Amino acid sequence: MTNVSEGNGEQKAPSLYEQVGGESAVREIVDDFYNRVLADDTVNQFFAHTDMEKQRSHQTAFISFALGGPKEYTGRSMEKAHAGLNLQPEHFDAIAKHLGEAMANHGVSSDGINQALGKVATLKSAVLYK
Ligand code: HEM
Repeated sequence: MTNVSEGNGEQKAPSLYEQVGGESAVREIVDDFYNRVLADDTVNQFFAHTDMEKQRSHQTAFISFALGGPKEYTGRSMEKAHAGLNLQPEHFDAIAKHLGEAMANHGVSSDGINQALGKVATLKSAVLYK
């Protein structure tokens, strides 16, 4: 198993994705996150040559992974997707901050935000310094 979503073998408490309000809520969080990332000079230069469609797919993959949503990402590995960017911890932290703020802005609880940021942190070593 190499995909980034978790198995869902048994019935359990609603996922963060469901708690947040499902697809339409996630779309709004993605839009908000996207605007924050592109307005931030710490990180927006990385996306300067990325087309809009890829940027959206990046933001959506990021949020879906963080929330444990149903969309499985089937693209390049995290290492390959970020190869040549030489991302540093400050870039990662900026992206995580925007995610937290976009979620807070859409009424996600601080527990929910911590859960999402914890999940994102598990990919840190896969994306940094590549
Ligand atoms: C948990 C952390 C992250 C996840 C899950 C993630 C996810 C992804 C995915 C799925 C892609 C491929 C998108 C595609 O090819 O359509 C990608 C590419 C990319 N990511 Fe991330 N990313 C993370 C962190 C970051 C950070 C911290 C930055 C920089 C600030 C960043 C910048 C980029 C850039 C510039 C691309 C290349 C887009 C292109 O091909 O032009 N990512 N990321």
